[in-house]
Amino acid sequence: MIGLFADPRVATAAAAADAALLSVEHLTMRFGGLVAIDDVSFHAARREITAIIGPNGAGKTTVFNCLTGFYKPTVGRLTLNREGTLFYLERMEDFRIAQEAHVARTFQNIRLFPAMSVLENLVVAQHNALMRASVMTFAGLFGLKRYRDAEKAAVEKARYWLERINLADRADWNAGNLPYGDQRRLEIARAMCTEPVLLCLDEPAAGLNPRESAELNELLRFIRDEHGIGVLLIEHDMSVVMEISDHVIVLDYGRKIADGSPEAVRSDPNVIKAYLGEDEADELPPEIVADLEQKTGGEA
Ligand SMILES: Nc1ncnc2c1ncn2[C@@H]1O[C@H](COP(=O)(O)OP(=O)(O)OP(=O)(O)O)[C@@H](O)[C@H]1O
Repeated sequence: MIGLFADPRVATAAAAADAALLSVEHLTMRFGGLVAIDDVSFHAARREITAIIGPNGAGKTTVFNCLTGFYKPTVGRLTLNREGTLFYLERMEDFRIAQEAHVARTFQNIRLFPAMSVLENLVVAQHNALMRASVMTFAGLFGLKRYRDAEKAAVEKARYWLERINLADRADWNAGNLPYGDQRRLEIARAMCTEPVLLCLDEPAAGLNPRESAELNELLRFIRDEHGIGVLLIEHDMSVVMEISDHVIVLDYGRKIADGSPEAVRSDPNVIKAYLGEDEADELPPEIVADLEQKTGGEA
């Protein structure tokens, strides 16, 4: 044992795992003969935005599906540390991951209730808290104070998030009538109404124009800095990733090929090759080729 912890790398890795909000260890997901995720490990911290990037089919959404209980991993441990209580997500049903571990998620396609008002979308997200306060509708039916207080708190929280996403003046609009970028931010606000400790966002910047993209970045920084939670972000838009991520994990063909700061990952030869392919790497500008050769000892 003494020998094990005498190695500073082991001690550092152990400390990182202890401090992590989320620890993914040896995650593997097979679909028949296809290995979608192959022995992937990483950590995500509180007060950080961790981006998961990689070419199409790299396995990013499959990681989210394992974390949120849509898939049961073939192998692996997924530990969420919520204020000192450990939740082993790979053993939990999807609804328990949301309600007990407080992991929230948005999807690649928008999943709002389009015919409900913007405000209603945010109140409905607090359904579980309201059901508890209503003692499964009894207190609600008789208009008891306990239920009225919970209802008021739910509307106040909804209004707080409407202010944050600049939609306070559209609270009564049908959500489906909002511009696309507003719908994206409303989805994130709806997820925040469930008070997550980990917020998983699947391509939130897809289809946004530059102004909407800037508004999204501002919202995600606000969530990280003011609410202190961890954000896990799948994103293809590299300008968003480089601008707001604290930590980037790169997958390729289901394997982790890089893990570090945005600056380190951007200049990693393996990452450049994964995105451009072997052939195209030969056509890179000479200064990048020289940089790659230096880093790989002339094998780029
Ligand atoms: N339910 C499933 N059944 C069979 N194969 C699946 C299933 N889900 C994902 N896969 C396969 O796993 C691999 C990884 O898919 P995944 O959607 O996780 O990639 P991704 O990195 O999110 O891709 P994209 O950027 O295109 O969304 C792909 O080969 C995909 O076809």
